[in-house]
Amino acid sequence: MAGKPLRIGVLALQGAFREHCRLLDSLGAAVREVRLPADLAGLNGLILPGGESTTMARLLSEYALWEPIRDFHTSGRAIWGTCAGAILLAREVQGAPPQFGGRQQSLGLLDTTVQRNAFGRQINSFAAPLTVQGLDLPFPAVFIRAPAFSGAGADVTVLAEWDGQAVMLRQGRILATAFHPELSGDARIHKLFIEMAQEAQAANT
Ligand SMILES: NC(=O)CC[C@H](N)C(=O)O
Repeated sequence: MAGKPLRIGVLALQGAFREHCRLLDSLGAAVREVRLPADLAGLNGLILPGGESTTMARLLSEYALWEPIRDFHTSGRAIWGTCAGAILLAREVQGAPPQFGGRQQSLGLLDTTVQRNAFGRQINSFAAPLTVQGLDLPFPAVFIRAPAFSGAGADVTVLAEWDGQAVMLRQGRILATAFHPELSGDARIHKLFIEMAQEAQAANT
């Protein structure tokens, strides 16, 4: 293993970034809150947290972060989007608010279509024992106005489904969860992401 410590960034413009930071810290990773393009330097992985994807998209424009995050991916480093963060990663976003003319800007790095608020209005939030490929026991998944993925491309693996809809995807060094693993007190998916970031670190040194 490389001698350098693993360093993970968490986009800290809006949403549930502190919970991710705390969990990563408890796992021994060096953590940095990312607000500006310069904050991406030297990171092995980046988490885009849950929150409100339309607000985060506006702030990504304001802080000129769209291209630097795309470059971060192109350079082989790991990215994980949770909920709103996963919406930001997708190639196509459905269900954008009418004031956006039904269109919402995204990074377009994950070859899938994401449907915002896919689990209905009346059930805004629920927890479910989710069967996740690669985990031996179900994961306690917290869904908050969660999206779902459809039409995953050939390079995309569906790692979990709920109610017939894909809710966890992996495409190379991109991970996407429609739910919030940072809120369940179960660190297994954070450990998986740390492994992805370690692979990126090993490949880049
Ligand atoms: N918990 C969440 O991140 C919700 C995402 C929200 N529905 C959105 O579209 O941005």
